[in-house]
Amino acid sequence: MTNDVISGGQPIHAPDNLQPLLESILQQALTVNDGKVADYIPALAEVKSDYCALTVATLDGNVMSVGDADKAFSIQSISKVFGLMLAMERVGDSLWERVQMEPSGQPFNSIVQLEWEQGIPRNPMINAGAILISDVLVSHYSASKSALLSMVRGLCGSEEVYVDYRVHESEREHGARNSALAYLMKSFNNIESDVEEVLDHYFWQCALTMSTEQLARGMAFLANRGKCPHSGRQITTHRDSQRINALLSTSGMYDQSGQFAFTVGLPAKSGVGGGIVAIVPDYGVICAWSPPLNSYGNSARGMYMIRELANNLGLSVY
Ligand SMILES: NC(=O)CC[C@H](N)C(=O)O
Repeated sequence: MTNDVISGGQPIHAPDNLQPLLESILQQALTVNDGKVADYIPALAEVKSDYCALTVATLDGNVMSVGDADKAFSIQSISKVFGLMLAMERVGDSLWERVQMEPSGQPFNSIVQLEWEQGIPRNPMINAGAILISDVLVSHYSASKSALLSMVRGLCGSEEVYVDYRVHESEREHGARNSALAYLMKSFNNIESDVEEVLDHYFWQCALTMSTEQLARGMAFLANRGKCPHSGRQITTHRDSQRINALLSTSGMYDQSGQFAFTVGLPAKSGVGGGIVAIVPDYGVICAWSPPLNSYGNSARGMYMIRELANNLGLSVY
């Protein structure tokens, strides 16, 4: 028996019961041992390297998971998607005068390109771009953190989304490079608010903690033309959800985005906490988590699990 759904014009042949497939992919992923847990802050370095989770949330409301899918972890750069969403809603197309929509081909925290390009970040998915988005939020909301948190809680349909204050503090203590990016943009007049306030918002959003199940539910609107499937609320326009997915396809996996498009073919976003969220338009969301990272800062087992599942189900959007 299969559920045939249409994604990107292609039928997806998804089995009614994905559970055995998810289980076998998780077991195979546990044998992948390359990768190193992020150690730029102690709070992340201490996370057990053998955590591993895989969740698929489909638009009909089914959530299937294996492994540590209810354990909250530091979502880090995955928060860039939520920040971007809120900023796009708030300022509309004028946003694109301050940040580009091009892949960077550089590591996520690179500084050189920003200098060459006069303080205009390549895209909102690298650190410079997300710091710029944080500036937009700080400048347009009297309480940017609460605005973001209540949006994320609404998207997940759960109040149980929190911030790890230890991670937030450590990000600030070890944030020299992000501070350099922010001050460089300020020197080009591309940051409006107080730089320290902007950085505080950025570090805070990186410290949000969520489980793979919460993330999969929270991003489902991107697979559903901007409409949250469980609340029925139109979160963003269909056009903006397509635009966010386009940015995720070209930039969500940093300088490994090309390889990810080639081997998986889904819009996706990763974070140095080891999470990866992949959007399957008109079908649902896949979320994987395992802390050890490859040299690009993407979860090694997460990449493996999403690639296996997408290839098995024929989910590429291309
Ligand atoms: N790739 C990431 O997840 C980066 C987030 C991390 N907090 C940083 O700013 O360096």
